[in-house]
Amino acid sequence: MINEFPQTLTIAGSDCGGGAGMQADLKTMQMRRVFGATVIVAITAQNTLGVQKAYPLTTEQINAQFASIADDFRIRACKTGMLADIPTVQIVAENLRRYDFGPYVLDPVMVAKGGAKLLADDAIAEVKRDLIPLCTLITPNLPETEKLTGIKVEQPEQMKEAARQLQSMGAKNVLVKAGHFNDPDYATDYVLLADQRDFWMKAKRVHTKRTHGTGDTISSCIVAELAKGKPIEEAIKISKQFVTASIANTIQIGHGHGPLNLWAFGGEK
Ligand SMILES: Nc1ncnc2c1ncn2[C@@H]1O[C@H](COP(=O)(O)OP(=O)(O)OP(=O)(O)O)[C@@H](O)[C@H]1O
Ligand SMILES: Cc1ncc(CO)c(N)n1
Repeated sequence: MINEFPQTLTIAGSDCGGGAGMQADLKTMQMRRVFGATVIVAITAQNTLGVQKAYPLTTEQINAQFASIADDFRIRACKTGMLADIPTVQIVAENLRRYDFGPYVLDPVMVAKGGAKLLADDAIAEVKRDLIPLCTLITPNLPETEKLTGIKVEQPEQMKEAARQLQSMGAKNVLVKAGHFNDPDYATDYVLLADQRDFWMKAKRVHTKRTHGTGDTISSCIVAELAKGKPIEEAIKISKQFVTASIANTIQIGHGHGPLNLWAFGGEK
């Protein structure tokens, strides 16, 4: 039957270096055996050393891509990544309200590993108002958590407090990622589900600077699992294992924050 195969959509920026952004999303989706489509909202000239240039696309260019996807595919789960600026956040929110793309994972990307801004500061309020109430799951890292909630996260207890606040802002489920936490031994993420159950996901911290695209990878893996019909708790747990294996089994590409080894965890038939 047409459109029976699980299809996913990433609405994100392009990383020509292939390690983050929509490229990391597509590669992860491919590994998890779902079909990946893209709405590109910005093009970056980027490598493992940093972001050299960023060019947002126009509202018209973004709208045209959404219409093409909606006219032909049956998207079962989607995500947003880099959203650049206020007009982009607004047009993406409008399209997410217009079309049903299934569960929506909001990765509130703000700053690249090298320090480049991928979201204008004045667009953060827009993300809070327009996108958080639409999302099934939000997946902020610690600096993003602090910007969205105003809570300074120095202790695990503050990750919980921030997650509760993100829920009160409209996010149904919350995954607070701990890549930036100052624990030298473990990377321990916190999950608060819509039904108020919560849990920690602990993995050995890998001492490497080859962590370009970790956030994109975990969120797109969750999207893939949701598209296949996995319950959200299971989707999040598998994705933590997927990203941990991808970080732990380094591949030597580029001179800086190198990309992950997305083959490491393996796919699924
Ligand atoms: N050095 C590490 N060792 C093990 N796990 C890590 C490491 N760094 C990050 N992680 C894990 O990777 C996932 C992504 O978290 P992180 O906080 O790095 O996201 P991010 O900052 O949004 O990433 P990016 O901006 O590069 O896409 C989380 O599950 C986190 O615990
Ligand atoms: C385009 C793009 N999206 C997201 C990130 C964050 O990993 C990045 N570095 N580049």
